Amino acid sequence: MTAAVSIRTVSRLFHQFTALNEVSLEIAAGEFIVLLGPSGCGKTTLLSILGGFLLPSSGQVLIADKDMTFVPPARRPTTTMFQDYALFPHMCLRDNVGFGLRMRGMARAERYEKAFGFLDLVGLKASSAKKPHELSGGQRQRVALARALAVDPDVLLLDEPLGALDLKLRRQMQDELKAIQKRVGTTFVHVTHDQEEAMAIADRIVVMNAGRIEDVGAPAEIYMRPKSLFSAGFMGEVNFLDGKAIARDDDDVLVETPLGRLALPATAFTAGDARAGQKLSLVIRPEHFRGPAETAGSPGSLSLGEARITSSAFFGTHQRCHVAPVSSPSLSLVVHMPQTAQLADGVCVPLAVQAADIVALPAVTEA
Ligand SMILES: Nc1ncnc2c1ncn2[C@@H]1O[C@H](COP(=O)(O)OP(=O)(O)OP(=O)(O)O)[C@@H](O)[C@H]1O
Repeated sequence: MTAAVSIRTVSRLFHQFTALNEVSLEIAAGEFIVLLGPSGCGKTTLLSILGGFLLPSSGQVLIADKDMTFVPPARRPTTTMFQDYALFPHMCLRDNVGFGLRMRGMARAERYEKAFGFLDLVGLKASSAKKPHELSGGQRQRVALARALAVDPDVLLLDEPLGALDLKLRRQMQDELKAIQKRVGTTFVHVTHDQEEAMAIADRIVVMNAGRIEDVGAPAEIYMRPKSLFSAGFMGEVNFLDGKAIARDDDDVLVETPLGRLALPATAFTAGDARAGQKLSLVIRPEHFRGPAETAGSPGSLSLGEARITSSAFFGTHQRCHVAPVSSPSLSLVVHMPQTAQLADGVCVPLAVQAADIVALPAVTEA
């Protein structure tokens, strides 16, 4: 399969500061890629390099197999959609959407037809004679999307396009954006710092931190099988349990933890094999703890002993509890329990987890 975009060991320095540090990524044609990470991690810098607005300090960018590293924005098969999507206030929607086509010398009839087609795609064909100020924020955002797609880019670059919308509209636009991307089949590279947004729209999420790529994968893969501690902690709530690999046989690695010895399958080690003596952090999601009713004798279930509930809160689908394991009371774990369980503060419950749900990563000191 041809890569739509190939980013090869791209770095970008601002004076002495390294904003991007040897980033490499292959993006397939038609993929919806989300660059996700905290403020300042380098997402916008990478997007700007793809769009040609910034040059890399080193490395190479290929788009559709052509070297684009030093090609200016206007001569790239990319369009960038910014958060302040700057529609022309004096133009109707048809002319806003057709603007890029007019710049390319397309004849009026063909231009109008294309503009109507893209307005139709975003559900605004009936409003084509309106001006931007007559629209809601979400509608203006859809016009900006139609305008960006009308020039038929190979790759659409989106920099926090939903950032200005309120939460409800934002969630609705995420669904629409994903549906439109699937219909047009254009490669999308979308920047956000919102984990839920990334989960909702991405084919693959690229988790970035301090100028580096920490993890790449489908949303479920990033959540269930993170390949770095940063990625595990950035996507949703998580418990980290200290561990040390002490022995291994053909199937399992035996790990010493404050809650006892656990035999973990090789698949738990998403960042690579563990050697004996290695310090580890075990990643356990709150919803992966099994409550009293589910644990008894189920295959692959690892007992973590008893834990005392120190606080609990009702969350609709579950109760979110803080618990202190009896064998290691200074530890505090976050555990989701069924609402039906009797969970008064001070009550002790047996804790267990499926071996297949644990991820074991090198502890920070070893990274
Ligand atoms: N023109 C510049 N000059 C100096 N430093 C810059 C410049 N542009 C970006 N930086 C720095 O590079 C780092 C990455 O910036 P970037 O805008 O790519 O982050 P980001 O992940 O997009 O953050 P945000 O989510 O806040 O937009 C930041 O520390 C930023 O201060």
